[in-house]
Amino acid sequence: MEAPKRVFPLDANGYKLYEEIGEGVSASVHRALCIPLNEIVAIKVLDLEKCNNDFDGIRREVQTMSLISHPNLLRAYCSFPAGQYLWVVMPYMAAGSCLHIMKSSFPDGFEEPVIATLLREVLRGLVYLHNHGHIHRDVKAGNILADSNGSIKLADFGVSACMFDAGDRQRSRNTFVGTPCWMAPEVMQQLHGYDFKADVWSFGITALELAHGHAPFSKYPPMKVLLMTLQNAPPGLDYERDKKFSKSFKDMVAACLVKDPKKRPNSEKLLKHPFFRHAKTADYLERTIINGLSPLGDRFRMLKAKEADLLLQNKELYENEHLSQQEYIRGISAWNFDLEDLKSQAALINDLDEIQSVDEPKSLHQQNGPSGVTLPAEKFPETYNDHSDTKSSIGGSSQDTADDIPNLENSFAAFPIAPLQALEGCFDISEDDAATVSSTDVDENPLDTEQKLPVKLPTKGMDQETDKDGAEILGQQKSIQKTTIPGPRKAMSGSLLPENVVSPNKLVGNGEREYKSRFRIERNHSGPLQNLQKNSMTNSLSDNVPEGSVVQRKGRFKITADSGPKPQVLNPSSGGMPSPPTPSIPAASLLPSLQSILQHNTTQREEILRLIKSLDQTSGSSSSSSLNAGNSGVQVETGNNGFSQVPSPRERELHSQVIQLQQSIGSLVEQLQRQKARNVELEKKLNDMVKKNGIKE
Ligand SMILES: Nc1ncnc2c1ncn2[C@@H]1O[C@H](COP(=O)(O)OP(=O)(O)OP(=O)(O)O)[C@@H](O)[C@H]1O
Repeated sequence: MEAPKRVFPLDANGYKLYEEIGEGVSASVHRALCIPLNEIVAIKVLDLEKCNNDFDGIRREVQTMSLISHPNLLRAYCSFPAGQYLWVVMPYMAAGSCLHIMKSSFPDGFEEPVIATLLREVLRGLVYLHNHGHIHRDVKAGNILADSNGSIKLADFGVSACMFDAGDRQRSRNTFVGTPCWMAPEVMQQLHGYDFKADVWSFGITALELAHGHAPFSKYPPMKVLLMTLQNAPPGLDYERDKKFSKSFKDMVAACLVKDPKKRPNSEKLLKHPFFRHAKTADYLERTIINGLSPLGDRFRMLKAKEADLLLQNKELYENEHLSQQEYIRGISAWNFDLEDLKSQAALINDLDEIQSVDEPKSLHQQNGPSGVTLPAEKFPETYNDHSDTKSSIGGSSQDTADDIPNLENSFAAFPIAPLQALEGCFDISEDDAATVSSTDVDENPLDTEQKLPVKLPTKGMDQETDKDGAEILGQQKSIQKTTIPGPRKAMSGSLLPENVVSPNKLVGNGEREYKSRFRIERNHSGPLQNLQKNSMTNSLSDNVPEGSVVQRKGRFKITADSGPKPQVLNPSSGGMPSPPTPSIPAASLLPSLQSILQHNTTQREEILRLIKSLDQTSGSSSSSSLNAGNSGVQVETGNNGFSQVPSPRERELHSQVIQLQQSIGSLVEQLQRQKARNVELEKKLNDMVKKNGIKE
């Protein structure tokens, strides 16, 4: 006889919240007791006020979590609104996330059989998701949860997307979403959209994360990660320390991390990879990595305290002016593509990696070399041997080392889109498709054929909502003890950069606020916000983006790429200020002025590119000089290691030129950003008018 179905209360009164066990940007997760069932559960408490009205994202997460039914996917028992919060009730995974486990007990990563076991479970979950038309889009160790008995579940469907979505919802697959270190190149490029294969890339990165204790490039700021992912050969298991790993593991990772998604195996095929023959039982995981862990709540508290300590240390570091200045310069070039800087950054990776034996750069050398690609010893479907694009796909370069960085410009030319444009997409912030949320959306989901669990989706007037049975929701304001003070709203809704880029200069005087935003930055050890490289100019970018037009979510990037081209609009006759059309003006009469605006904008763009070029040339002319904006002005490299502190007048002059150029680029980019935001508005109005007047575009 079938066991009676457990009914989880749809009311906060039915639960007793215990300690916090996890935290996201807009959610905290608590251990809790489901009172009537006397069962320990986990409750994710999403603060709807901090979700920037991203109800679509929340709906997607709750919907997916409620409908999935697979032992390797975290399913929600139910969800309901409670005041300004949405409570999502789910199974309690007592060992926490693999990231937590690594942080507390395996800082250098797991042994191979553990990795094989974890990854096989995750992959089984992914196969199910993909077969049901879903892309997870945020596969990483932080989202792999373990129970005390060693069972493994993939969690966090906050950014998942459905391949079967049509119309406006399809847009979500042209969306720049995920966590940079784990993000597939095709997701970053935003050229043709992407599909399930994006998860396979993230899966490969997760494999490296589990092997090393951190994801490749995790110490770099997001923009750098984007460039490195696009520009460099894919990371792999090619370092000296990776010798301990088997050929089949290396091959499996290489198969996932092929830049061309078409050449990547799908999840189903990947599951047949010989590597997973090494996978063991849940029991094995319990014995090797779970037994002996302290209770999840304690671990969570300890990790938080450790991270807070680290932040304080970092703060001291940042208070060292010289370093701040260096970081400031780097911060600027992190988004304006200072080629010289990229070169030195890349060189830095090599140095650091040699010292710390971190994997990324070496893999660049090795993967590009003739013997760089490891082939499976075992017989295996040929797709896995197809690593033809493990070489840099850009510019046909066979080498992808720091020394090649000066060739970036040529490489960029061979890019499907120029990098500035590519990354312009990152600034191209448009409204999320929250407006498209409708109750009918739920029915479009193929998973809907399965039994639906109690889900009450929040709406603006959710307090008046009734539950499935028609009972009125109490809208109870159960107070949640938050261990973090919410960061400034800007940090939640910034453009691509500001969320993880804070000026070191600002930091000095910005006490609590800065500390908090940095705390969030540091929290995800291997996540996108770890790097503390800061940039005040990028902050100002977000200042100029109108509230509401910005999309960002949960410590990840989510920047929506509109399907259609967007002309850049600024009004030359009003000094760049927009002159929004009034409804009385016929739409057609706006076109010439829009065209002229567009032209003006193009000129500005060219100017920016020219400045970047001249900056590059200026830097290049003093090829051996490394410019740092310290008090002494310029540091001139005298050899491989040494620096002379005495700059020549010419160098000083060059330095100040560089600074000036950087400043003007910064202000131009700012201006461009402002104008783009206005353009979006103007375009909308124009579209409305065109529609109104029945003019076909
Ligand atoms: N069911 C659960 N059992 C135990 N721990 C959990 C559970 N769900 C989440 N956690 C813990 O809480 C953390 C945050 O949860 P989750 O990833 O769902 O939040 P989020 O806001 O989406 O975070 P992020 O965006 O940073 O991934 C997880 O990394 C995990 O450590």
